[in-house]
Amino acid sequence: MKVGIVGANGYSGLELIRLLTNHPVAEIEMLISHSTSGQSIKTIYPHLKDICEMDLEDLTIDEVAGRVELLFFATPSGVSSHYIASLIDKGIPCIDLSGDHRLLDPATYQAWYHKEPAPIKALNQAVYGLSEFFQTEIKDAQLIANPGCYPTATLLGILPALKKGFINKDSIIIDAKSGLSGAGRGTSLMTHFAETNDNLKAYNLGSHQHIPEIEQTLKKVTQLETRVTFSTHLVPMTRGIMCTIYAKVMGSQTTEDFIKEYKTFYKNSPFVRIREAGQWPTTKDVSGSNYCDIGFNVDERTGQVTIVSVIDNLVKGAAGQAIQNFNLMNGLDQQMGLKQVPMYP
Ligand SMILES: NC(=O)C1=CN([C@@H]2O[C@H](COP(=O)(O)OP(=O)(O)OC[C@H]3O[C@@H](n4cnc5c(N)ncnc54)[C@H](OP(=O)(O)O)[C@@H]3O)[C@@H](O)[C@H]2O)C=CC1
Ligand SMILES: CC(=O)N[C@@H](CCC(=O)OP(=O)(O)O)C(=O)O
Repeated sequence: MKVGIVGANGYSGLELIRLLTNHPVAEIEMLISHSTSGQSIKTIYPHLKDICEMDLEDLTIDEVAGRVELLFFATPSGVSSHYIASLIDKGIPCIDLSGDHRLLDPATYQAWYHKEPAPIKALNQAVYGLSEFFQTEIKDAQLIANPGCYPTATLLGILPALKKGFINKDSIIIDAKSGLSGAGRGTSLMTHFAETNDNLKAYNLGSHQHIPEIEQTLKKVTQLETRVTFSTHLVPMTRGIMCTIYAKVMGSQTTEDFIKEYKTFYKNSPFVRIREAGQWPTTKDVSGSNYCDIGFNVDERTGQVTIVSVIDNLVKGAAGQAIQNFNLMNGLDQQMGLKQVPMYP
């Protein structure tokens, strides 16, 4: 099945190339770039020599519609919204890795992203691609709004406990940390080596665009209206996200109760791995893979639970989950092309 990647020279696009190269069904037909069309991808990324040497091309709707059967968008917010409605009209399903189609309410998008929202028709067609929760809708979708990296780790970590009534909905605090590839390939003072190496930075406290995405999905799955405290930090490493989630336990549930509940909840979810008591996951445990590893500790002195959820931001947080959704949309095994063993150490 022929696919194209818009934003192929960025980090998430590059991760799509890495994973799709070994996918048994998907075949990369077009690599699309805004600023580097005409160049070979191997000129930009020499590590792709003899693996993928295609030239980058411009994005032209008619050309794309004639050549590919599905298009991935790995572009910054504010780009895919200009193209996707026309592509869907031409019968080309799209998987959007950006935030443009995740928020149902256009005014909420405008308020948190400070950009023009996507057309309402496209927003109404979009299915939120948190693969473990919305498989029925994903199977029939023409447009997938692939979740943000932080929301993926956060939601997989919180949802079973909130759904089961194990935690108080008004007590949720998410302490989130990301490696620098989460900010994309572009250079900035924020991600400059001398500013980030040997340093820890909090950023966008109270204003991060993933806050409404997390609250919208908590509501969709549990019907509960929540307000979460969500704090993002930059960590001087390349890949990985750790969300350390704190909440008040509702009853007398123990660490073992959480572990048992989550193991049952995710028993048919091959990419979610639940840790035993006293074993908390690290970002290296999932690096380069599509796994989300989750560990727990209930502090009986304070009545608080700590949930630690880790993913690789570029795999389960972006390209890997996009391919998991591609598999589901096409009736394939959700693990197809995604059985990479994590890279450790
Ligand atoms: N990095 C991560 O861990 C994650 C990223 N995402 C989301 O995925 C998307 C891509 O992120 P990431 O790969 O990190 O970003 P990068 O900055 O590394 O890459 C962005 C890509 O978008 C292209 N692009 C930029 N402006 C335009 C434009 N106006 N029109 C067409 N193409 C454009 C760039 O190509 P060109 O040089 O041709 O302009 C580049 O290939 C973003 O929406 C991001 O939020 C989601 C989850 C995780
Ligand atoms: C480290 C870092 O900067 N991470 C990015 C997350 C990228 C992402 O997933 O954002 P979208 O919702 O726009 O797709 C951030 O905090 O904005």
